Amino acid sequence: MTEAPAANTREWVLNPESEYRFELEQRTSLAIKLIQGHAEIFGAELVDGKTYIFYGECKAAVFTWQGCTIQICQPSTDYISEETPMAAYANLHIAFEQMRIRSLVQIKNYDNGRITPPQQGESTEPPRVLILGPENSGKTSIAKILVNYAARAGQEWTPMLINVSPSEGGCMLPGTISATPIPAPIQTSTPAHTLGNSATTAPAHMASNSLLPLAYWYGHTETKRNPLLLERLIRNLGENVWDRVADDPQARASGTVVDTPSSFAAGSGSGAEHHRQSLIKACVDAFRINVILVVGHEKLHVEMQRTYGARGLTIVKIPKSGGVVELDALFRARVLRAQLHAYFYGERVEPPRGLPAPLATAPPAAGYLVAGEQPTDFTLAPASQVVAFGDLQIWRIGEETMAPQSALPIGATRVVSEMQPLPVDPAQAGSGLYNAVLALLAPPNPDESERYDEEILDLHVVGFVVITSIDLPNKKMTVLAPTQGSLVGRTAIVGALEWQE
Ligand SMILES: Nc1ncnc2c1ncn2[C@@H]1O[C@H](COP(=O)(O)OP(=O)(O)OP(=O)(O)O)[C@@H](O)[C@H]1O
Repeated sequence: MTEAPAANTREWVLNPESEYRFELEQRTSLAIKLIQGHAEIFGAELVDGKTYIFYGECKAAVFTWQGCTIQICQPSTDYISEETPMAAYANLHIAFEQMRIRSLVQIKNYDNGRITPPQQGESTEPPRVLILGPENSGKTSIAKILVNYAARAGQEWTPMLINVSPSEGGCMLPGTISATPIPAPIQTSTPAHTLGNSATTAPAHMASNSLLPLAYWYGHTETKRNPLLLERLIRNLGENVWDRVADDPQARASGTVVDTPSSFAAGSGSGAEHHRQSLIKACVDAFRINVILVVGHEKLHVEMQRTYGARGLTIVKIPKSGGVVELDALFRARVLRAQLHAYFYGERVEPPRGLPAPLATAPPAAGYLVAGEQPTDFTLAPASQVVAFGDLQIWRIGEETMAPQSALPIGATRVVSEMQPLPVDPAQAGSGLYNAVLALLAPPNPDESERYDEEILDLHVVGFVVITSIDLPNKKMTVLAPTQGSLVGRTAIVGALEWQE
């Protein structure tokens, strides 16, 4: 028996190599069902006959190589485009796929003691790709397409998707930079989870497509706030990524794709140009980049050719998609709030009118999917805990201590390096902790003799909390966490991110 189409549905027939683009307004959602043919969203295939829900001001495109028919329910703005740069992106994927296969053969031969020297001029390195481009050039979408194509190539690749754009936060929260192996294509549903969900994101630990990122807390959304710290964290991430894949030939040959912030394409303000170049160099060194993709930016392409082309890196200029939407500051602020809200409270997806609301548990044959998963009601009840000031060790990186100037020795001036971890005392007025988002860190080395001053900078993120109230007379504070776990003895870093429900 075929399902009767819901009210407000419409069918679109897409020609080969065309795409259906949509932009959702606030508080609207869209349902898309593939009726005939094959189609994909940023490289992730749609399953025939399943209805996918999009929400949270999502902007995306359903692309088809051979042509298809889709049924949609309640769009905000939508149109079909016959002109897309997908052929160029697919050609890149094919070249990267050849690099992966050559690399895997070489690694396996090497591990088996059969060392075959590569043919002259033939590289046996896997693709380690850095994507650069100005604001709203489609960098993140291209990164997603490239890892999704690799993940669905049927070769068991797990490409490492690295996000060094702290305003987006990858599959974690903004303020972090992260590296995530991608075992299956990343689904698109909302800008709050553009690069998927991490298993540390509370609502997602129920989802089978949760990702396992390695993340560091930068604590700001703008690269210019503390470029030296960002550079240090990029180098940390690079070392750890290498450690993770070193003994795994399949993972090593899968390669990496690095998504960067738009500030890497053009610096503004004094010193910005120097920091921009240092940060690009940090990425090239840390992630052993061998291919730089420059999206639609002639000057940057020439600059990269001169700087890195001369060192043997492959520099490719790639076209920007006409579908990329100009996202303004207000939109980005709404997405940030949605990301934080979803982390602590989960989210309840309202499907378009005419489709049933999601159930508390996944129904056996739900007619539609949210981010590729059976929809469940992902609302959460986060835990508010009252902890004594001393229970949680809170640090801030590279900013003035809260100690009053009078507490310093006579004649001393306060000099704090950008990377110096400083303890934050919640009892100090103006500690900046009220409504602050804190990253909880992995435990420091239990062996005291192995400890060092800046160890805090090298500890990765395991979760996030928000301080929702501070009780100075009783030296206690209320901390909102997604789970009930005890916070006593934990180490956390505060940055510049604040959140209030
Ligand atoms: N072909 C397309 N059709 C419709 N929307 C698209 C298309 N390509 C990208 N978008 C949307 O355009 C917006 C901007 O794209 P994206 O985030 O990839 O750009 P970016 O260069 O990474 O942005 P940033 O300025 O944050 O660095 C996103 O909402 C994305 O989903």
